[in-house]
Amino acid sequence: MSDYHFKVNLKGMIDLLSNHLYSTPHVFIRELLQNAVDAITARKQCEPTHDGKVGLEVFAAEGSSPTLYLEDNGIGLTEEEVHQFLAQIGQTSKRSEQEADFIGRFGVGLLSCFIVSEEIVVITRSIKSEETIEWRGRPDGSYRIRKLAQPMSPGTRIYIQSKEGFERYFEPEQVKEFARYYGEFLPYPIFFYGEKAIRLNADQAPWDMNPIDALVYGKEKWNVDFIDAIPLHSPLGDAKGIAYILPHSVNINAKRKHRVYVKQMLLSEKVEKILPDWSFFVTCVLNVNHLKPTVSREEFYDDALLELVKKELGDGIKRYLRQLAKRKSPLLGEIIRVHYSSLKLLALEDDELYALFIDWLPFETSLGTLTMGEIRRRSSAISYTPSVDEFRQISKVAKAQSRCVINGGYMYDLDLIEKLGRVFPGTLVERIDSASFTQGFADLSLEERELAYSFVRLANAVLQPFGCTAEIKKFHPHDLPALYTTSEEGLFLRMAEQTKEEANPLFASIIEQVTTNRVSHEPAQLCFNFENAIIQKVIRVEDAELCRLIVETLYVQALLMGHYPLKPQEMMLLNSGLIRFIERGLDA
Ligand SMILES: Nc1ncnc2c1ncn2[C@@H]1O[C@H](COP(=O)(O)OP(=O)(O)OP(=O)(O)O)[C@@H](O)[C@H]1O
Repeated sequence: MSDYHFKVNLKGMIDLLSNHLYSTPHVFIRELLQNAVDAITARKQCEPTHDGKVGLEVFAAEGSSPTLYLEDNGIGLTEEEVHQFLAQIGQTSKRSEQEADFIGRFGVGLLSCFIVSEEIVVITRSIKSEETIEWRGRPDGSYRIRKLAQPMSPGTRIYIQSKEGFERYFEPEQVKEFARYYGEFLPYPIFFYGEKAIRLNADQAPWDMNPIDALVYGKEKWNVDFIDAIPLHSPLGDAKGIAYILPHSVNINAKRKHRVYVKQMLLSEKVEKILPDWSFFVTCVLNVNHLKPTVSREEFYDDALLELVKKELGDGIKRYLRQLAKRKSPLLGEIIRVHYSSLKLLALEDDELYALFIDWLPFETSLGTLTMGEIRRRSSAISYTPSVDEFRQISKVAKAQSRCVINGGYMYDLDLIEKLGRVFPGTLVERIDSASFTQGFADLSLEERELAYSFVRLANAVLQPFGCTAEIKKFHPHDLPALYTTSEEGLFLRMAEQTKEEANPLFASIIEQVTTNRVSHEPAQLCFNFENAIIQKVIRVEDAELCRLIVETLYVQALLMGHYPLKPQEMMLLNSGLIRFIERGLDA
């Protein structure tokens, strides 16, 4: 049996990198910058006072393809290292004890230059040697190496000439833009040599600024007036950043994208999973030293450490909100006004924050939109309906009675309201439905009941085919003649019936099957208001036919006022009632 060695097809590897790993050919600029920075870092480990510097230039001689030139005064390579690290794919000099200091890890980044070029030329001199070495590598896997006679100071110079069709990646403006994009916050000065030398990177990154300067930076950079800037910190990820609070509300389902740097080199401006889900009201700029990027260097490994870092960063945002709440800062009011849905989700997750800012959060009530603080100041007993539909049924009446009922039908609100009693033990939280609500209306006296008796009896008979009973009570507002209420089940069946009418035959038969064996055990109720002027007249009407017509009309009117979908037979009442009134008027 003989031993053989795997062979790597370099062309296949380059195809893999260019078509499947990197999102854009521009990454070759990032990979070259990253190598230059790592080389300077390596040199500083031997010579701590060394002043590192990186330079870029584009040569475009008449009639030939443009060439990108990049130089650094880093550690350089000896001839032996050139064979070892440049000529062996997957070999890297960065897996040492100090590997945490380097951006590169995999030993494949340089290959990205073959996406845009047919040759990589490296001229280098190591700090450990006097020799100047030239290495020329080609995408077919061949390379040449020679010693150059001319001396150079330690460092590396790289020449990448554009392949046909890739010239646009070598335009000076493009090179400048992408070098700045990836390297804006790299720790050593980066210059672009054009007509004059310009420095591409900033003196200070936002994560090293105080929040006030970071806000100014955010405004200049993105032209957004963020509400505030929160400093972020994660010891586990060795991460520092700034979370900017957005000045406009955001859809809870929209993905928030964050601008994340690894060892000060841009990883991506579309990182999603670095902050907790509830934090969709911020966008952050972050530098992370201890998280591992994937080979494409465009995202992180989704591992346990990432989860821990996410939690630490989220804790920073919570701490900030807690301080605002404790200081009763008006800023918290502004943040809640714009981002209450995000903060409602957070309050559900975190009991301490719930207690701190539940009173600031707004809810829809029968008395208009009120904060929970305002609701709690009105009464220690809190009433709510579990659904929007039930709220609609009773809100008008509750309002007329100056009764505060919260609509618990919106996202998170029900859970937040039900949590009240647990967090503030003295608070009574009462779930009400429309049936129990009408039970609270005032009863009639014996004489009044006698007066209304035959009307209610007739109304019961008229409403029976509609699955509805009649009742008469006294309630506010007096201008409301009748209130229709039904159970949750009744409401469901009513809606199903309407959907069935409008749906195509297939869907209608599905609804039919779902609802066939379902009946509403509690009939709906039409509660007439004895205090209402119309009802006062109707109960005295002796003409039974006229009385029936009025009951039917009041019934449909109550349905319309409660925004209930009308069944076909109710639609008919609406039309025929009007005609019958007109006929009676003409006959009279
Ligand atoms: N400017 C440079 N100065 C000194 N050495 C360099 C330079 N550029 C590349 N090298 C050497 O070549 C090796 C391979 O570089 P390459 O960019 O392919 O991979 P890497 O940076 O080690 O890892 P990654 O694939 O994660 O970028 C490096 O480990 C380094 O030893």
